[in-house]
Amino acid sequence: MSENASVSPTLSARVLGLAQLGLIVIDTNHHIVMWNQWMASRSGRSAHRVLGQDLFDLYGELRGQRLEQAVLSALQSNLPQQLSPSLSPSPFPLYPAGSWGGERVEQQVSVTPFNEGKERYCLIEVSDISTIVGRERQLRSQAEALRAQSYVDGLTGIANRRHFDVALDRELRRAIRNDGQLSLLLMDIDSFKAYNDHFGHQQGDACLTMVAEAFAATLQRPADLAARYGGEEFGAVLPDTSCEQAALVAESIRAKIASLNIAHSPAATRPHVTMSIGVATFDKDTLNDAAAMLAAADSCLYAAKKAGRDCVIIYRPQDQQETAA
Ligand SMILES: Nc1nc2c(ncn2[C@@H]2O[C@H](COP(=O)(O)OP(=O)(O)OP(=O)(O)O)[C@@H](O)[C@H]2O)c(=O)[nH]1
Repeated sequence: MSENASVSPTLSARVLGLAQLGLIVIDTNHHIVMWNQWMASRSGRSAHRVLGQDLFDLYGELRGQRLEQAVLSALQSNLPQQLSPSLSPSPFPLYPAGSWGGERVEQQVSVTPFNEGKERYCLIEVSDISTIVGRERQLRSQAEALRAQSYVDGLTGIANRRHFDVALDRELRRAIRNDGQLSLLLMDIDSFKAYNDHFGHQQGDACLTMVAEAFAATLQRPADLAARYGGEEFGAVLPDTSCEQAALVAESIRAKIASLNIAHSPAATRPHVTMSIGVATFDKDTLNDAAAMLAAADSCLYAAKKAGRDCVIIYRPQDQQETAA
């Protein structure tokens, strides 16, 4: 093409008709002088109906909004303006081509002033960013789902160790702040190695799931947390629960698991699956951090194993440890 060659008006019109974004041109009085096919098919207003009309009369809802401010500022300063989709989402009532109503298409709008001869105009470009916004929303909700999943134990469906640690930390800080009560249970299925050896790992997994479900169902209060602490170990965080109350909860869990009557290996202490439980209660002077509470509950769990299993041992800082069941 030669240097002076220019695009024919028919070709320009064809290109405007094919453009995959909205193109509006207004003059300094805000009268619409151009309105392309993309705008017509998404607004339901053809060019011949809108040409010559004041854009802000046509769409009264734009008055006083960021788009009107951007147009005024562009015409005054002769500088282009970009509207942030988060600050002015979907300013025009535009809908996917061929569908009248429903959700507006998400829009990215830019405003560019220009001069043609002695006249000044403003080009408003509207892009449909619905796909990008939709993908962002989907990614955000997937991230939220992943976050939720990462608090759940994959095998048993109850809270996992991470959730347990977060809950214990949060409830400890609450107990310290309010001078409140908080108890912790650590429990372990008795002779579980023998169970696995006798019935196989797969049935071992099924047994763990049954025990987890029964244990979680025993906790009554919404703030109580039942978690899988590790392999065949479980933990419970019991806010607003005294040592005596926690001992009762622990005993009801122990009895519940025994009552499931899950057949155990002949090598185990009992003919059915049982659980040993250690209990520790927050004390602002002696047991006032997670590590100390966990160590106390764990030492009680160890003592319960030594005492013959299928029992509950409570940590009492003053009187040493005592068997509750
Ligand atoms: N099936 C299955 N077994 C597991 C899982 N996690 C840990 N275990 C098994 O649990 C058993 C725990 O054994 P030990 O720590 O020796 O304790 P125990 O046999 O329960 O004996 P006591 O605790 O003294 O009563 C091991 O054989 C582990 O392989 C799991 O996710 N699935």
